Amino acid sequence: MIKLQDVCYVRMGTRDMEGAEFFANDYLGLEVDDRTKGGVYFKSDERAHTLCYFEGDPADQAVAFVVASDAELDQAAASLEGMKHEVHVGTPEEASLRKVKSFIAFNDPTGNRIELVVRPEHSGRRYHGTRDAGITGFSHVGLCTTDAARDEAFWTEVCNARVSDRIGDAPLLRIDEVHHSIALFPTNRAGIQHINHQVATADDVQRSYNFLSEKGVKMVFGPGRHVTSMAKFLYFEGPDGMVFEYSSGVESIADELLYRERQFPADPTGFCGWGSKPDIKEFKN
Ligand SMILES: CC(C)c1ccc(C(=O)O)c(O)c1O
Ligand SMILES: [Fe+2]
Repeated sequence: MIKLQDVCYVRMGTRDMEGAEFFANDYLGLEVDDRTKGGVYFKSDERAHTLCYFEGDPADQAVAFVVASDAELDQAAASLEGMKHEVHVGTPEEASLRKVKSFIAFNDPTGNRIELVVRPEHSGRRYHGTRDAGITGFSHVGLCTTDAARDEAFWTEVCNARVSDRIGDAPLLRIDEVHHSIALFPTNRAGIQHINHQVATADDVQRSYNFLSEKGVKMVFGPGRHVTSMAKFLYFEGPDGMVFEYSSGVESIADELLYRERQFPADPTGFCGWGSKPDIKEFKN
């Protein structure tokens, strides 16, 4: 079993680095921490970085999860190869670009690029965005799935994820106490479907709705309240059509033994308790 400890960063290609940096810094509210030739690194919490935009194809996207040690990384590589996943072992130069000690990369059954990393860098320094969006940290990703049952089995049987809830066939998966770190969303493509940052309060959600709306950022869902994690949320579109989510107040699942996964309907009532309707292809049925 591959033991995922945490979700730690997203990497995304873009043909418009300047536009992506402007959006991430001025609108989303992240902090530029570092630049390399062709890459900009953003902080959202005390980690060295949680998002990297690099010069490249916007379809080139990866999400990374932490595993405990090189020994676990080797075991993960062996078990993935045994299941016929092609595994790339990161070179030292690639690891340094990711600010990790070591990593492997592979595609999940849908074709989402997943990186497993050992010892991602922390900065020892608080995150401090230029705009006060109230961000407390990068928290989860929505991943596309072309077969929700197959991919749920991958994340829960090959890896250590557990189902917290399902909306229709789409599972919200946890790897620690946080209600979910991965939301699988049924569609016909591979890729990251949305990127979530937690914000401190519901006021931050509403403030960002007003701020981003005034700037002409396309709102795609909310403000609303998830009936699953109970978080107040807002989804909006960023560079290259990527959907970003702020949410506040996501539930923790402290007692693994007592918790039972729940089924929610795949209609607007399963997504939002306030009656907001999604304008996101994958959220409509
Ligand atoms: C609609 C999406 C996939 C979704 C659903 C529920 C939650 C939650 O309970 O917090 C999310 O964060 C989502 O992104
Ligand atoms: Fe989400």
